[in-house]
Amino acid sequence: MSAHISATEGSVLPPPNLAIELINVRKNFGKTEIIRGANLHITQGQRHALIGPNGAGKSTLFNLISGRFPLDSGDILLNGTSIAGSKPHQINRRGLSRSFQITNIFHRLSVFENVRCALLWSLGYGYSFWHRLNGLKDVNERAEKVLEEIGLQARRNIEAGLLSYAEQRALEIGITIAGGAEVILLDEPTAGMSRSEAEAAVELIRKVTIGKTLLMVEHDMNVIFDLADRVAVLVYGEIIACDTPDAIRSNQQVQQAYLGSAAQSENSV
Ligand SMILES: Nc1ncnc2c1ncn2[C@@H]1O[C@H](COP(=O)(O)OP(=O)(O)OP(=O)(O)O)[C@@H](O)[C@H]1O
Repeated sequence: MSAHISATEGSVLPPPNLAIELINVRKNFGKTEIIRGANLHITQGQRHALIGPNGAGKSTLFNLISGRFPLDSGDILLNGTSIAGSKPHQINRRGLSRSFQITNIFHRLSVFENVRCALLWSLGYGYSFWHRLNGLKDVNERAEKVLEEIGLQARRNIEAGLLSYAEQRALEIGITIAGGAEVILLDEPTAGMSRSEAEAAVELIRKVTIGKTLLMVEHDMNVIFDLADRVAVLVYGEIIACDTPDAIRSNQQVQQAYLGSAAQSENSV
């Protein structure tokens, strides 16, 4: 990456430390191009929202970054090193963790066991091994700390399937952060929530991502303005803009891209 010239003539700033770099990323499903040369730079420690019309390719991009889908071409760097071709667990162990649009918890396990299971997976232990690890003190302590962070300590012993929807989403965030990843991907963390639930979720996400890098797919402008330092706009598989929330809201090209999206609600983009 090249150094860039600052506004003060003559002084050269060092390049920012990038947590995630997408370089001309392409992905086809069959003959259909879904991601069409996406480029994106996410600075370490920033919170980014990824927005775009339905079907723009947001989940696909998450699947590419987290290693669930292989790239067709281009490159993805995590903290400066290519992760193209790496498996999801390898990428996780290099410090990137993601949540899913559909909740990804084990409904029959207790809330505590869900967090502990995620923690052990991120440490490289299989589920069967985890059964024999009830006494693993550090892991249990870390799991308790995560429960405290997500406000579910009082619910630790109940089956996760019995939690309310908002609590399940909080547990999913706990599962995502359990391993201590520095780069967090959240897919629509406030989808389906009431306004007050979404506000609580924003506070939780803010708290658990302090000092970390966050990339989240989000539609709710209230959430985006509350939480995001930058907003990246994906339209037909290309990032057409990446800027502050204010700049994105007044960006003509972004506005045009959303015209005709009649299904979008008043508070959504
Ligand atoms: N595994 C797959 N096989 C074939 N096509 C797929 C696959 N996954 C996604 N697609 C297609 O890729 C396109 C982009 O889908 P994707 O889910 O990434 O969009 P999105 O921006 O996340 O949409 P939404 O906001 O509705 O969740 C869609 O046309 C979808 O049908």
